[in-house]
Amino acid sequence: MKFMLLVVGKTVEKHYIAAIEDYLQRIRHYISFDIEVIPELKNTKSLSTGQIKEKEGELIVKALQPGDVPVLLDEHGKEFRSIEFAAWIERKMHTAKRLVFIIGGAYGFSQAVYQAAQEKISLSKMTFSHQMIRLIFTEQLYRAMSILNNSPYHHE
Ligand SMILES: C[S@@+](CC[C@H](N)C(=O)[O-])C[C@H]1O[C@@H](n2cnc3c(N)ncnc32)[C@H](O)[C@@H]1O
Repeated sequence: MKFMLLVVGKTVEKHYIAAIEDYLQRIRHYISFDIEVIPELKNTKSLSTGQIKEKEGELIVKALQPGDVPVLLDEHGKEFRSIEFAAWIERKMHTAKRLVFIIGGAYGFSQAVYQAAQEKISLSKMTFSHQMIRLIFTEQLYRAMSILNNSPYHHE
């Protein structure tokens, strides 16, 4: 089974890139995991935020393959404790061919994306930037893998 994180626009801040890369390498000790970047839209000055969301949404839906299990990262989604998230992942590992976590652009998801996804997961009730949430998610995915593999990273 493969894991993917689909994001809109490159990660720009150097400190996020370094930290995400660190967790990416650690996660890959356990699972096949890739980050796919949908290029940022160009010439958006004349577009409304709604139009930007629609266009980004079309690209997100296009990036999905038949058989994928898309999961939106969304502040209005289901909340887990880290050990619950690990257990949720373990269940998915038995059923999904490719589990695709999706982070929206600066303005969130279009209706088409909400319709394409089966589940929504929140990493907090608070809203994070579409750049910062990448790091928070990769840390949580690594934490989940550590929990499932009895590695001494998570303590409670
Ligand atoms: C700046 S937020 C967009 C906020 C927008 N108001 C909305 O309604 O979605 C950009 C993206 O980061 C992700 N995100 C931000 N905070 C999150 C959270 N607490 N839990 C999960 N994902 C989050 C979501 O994928 C969101 O689409």
